[in-house]
Amino acid sequence: MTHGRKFLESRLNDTLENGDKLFVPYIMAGDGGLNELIHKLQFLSEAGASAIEVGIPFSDPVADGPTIQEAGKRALEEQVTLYDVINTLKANRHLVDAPIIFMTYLNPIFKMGIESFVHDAKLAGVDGLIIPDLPYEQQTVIQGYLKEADIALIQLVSLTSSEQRIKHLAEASEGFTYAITVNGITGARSNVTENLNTYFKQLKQASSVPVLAGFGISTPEHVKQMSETTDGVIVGSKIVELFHQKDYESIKRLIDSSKSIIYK
Ligand SMILES: O=P(O)(O)OC[C@@H](O)[C@@H](O)c1c[nH]c2ccccc12
Repeated sequence: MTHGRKFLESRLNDTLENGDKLFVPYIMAGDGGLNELIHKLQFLSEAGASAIEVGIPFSDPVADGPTIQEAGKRALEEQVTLYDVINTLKANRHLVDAPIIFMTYLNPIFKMGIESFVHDAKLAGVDGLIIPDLPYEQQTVIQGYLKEADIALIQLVSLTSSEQRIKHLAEASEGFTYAITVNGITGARSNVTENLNTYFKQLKQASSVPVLAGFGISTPEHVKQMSETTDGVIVGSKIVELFHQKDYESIKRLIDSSKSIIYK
């Protein structure tokens, strides 16, 4: 099957039908050097990641907390750019089984040109895209190209959105719906937000794709807790930190906590 939205969505559905919850880790491309990128992707894919979110280093990451900002700085020091990430994937995508989602701010895309970015992302086997600083109303600048390339445009929904907007974003989302579970920036927290059931229910009702919870999830307990009322989780800062510490066992344990054998 060729890469793209359909591949991403069928992979996620297969996992859910199998009785497992979804686990989407986030990594910062170029943290630890560009050579590490494929190793990390292979490791996460083999460890059972449902899809992998790959962050593109950027100098002004407004939604990123300290852990991811630091990782971004390390990647920028290695001079890793969007071009490099795309070229590395073009050469090595076949080594990674899991769907790949790019998480990038708008600026690097503009620098490359929207049309050539989408074209090259397709050649690199990118299945989905998250652009945190591109509001829904402005997405028409890229939507047409993505549709043609069959790359999923994933919507971020925040807790402060009105009921109407939550519904609207959930209906529009492709691949999965990204339910932000805190008011603030990314980063591991000691407790996850409780009482999100109404929020998740609204999202589930309106989404034709799975609903994943993200922000502040950092332990197997958090994963299990959040997965009870959603289709699964996205874990960023904790994964970035564990890779930085080369604590591969803890990464495996986190991913395992979304699997049905352990989940039940
Ligand atoms: O780091 P956390 O709290 O586990 O949250 C995931 C998050 O890092 C990842 O999805 C992400 C990184 N940068 C972002 C910017 C906006 C939205 C999401 C993101």
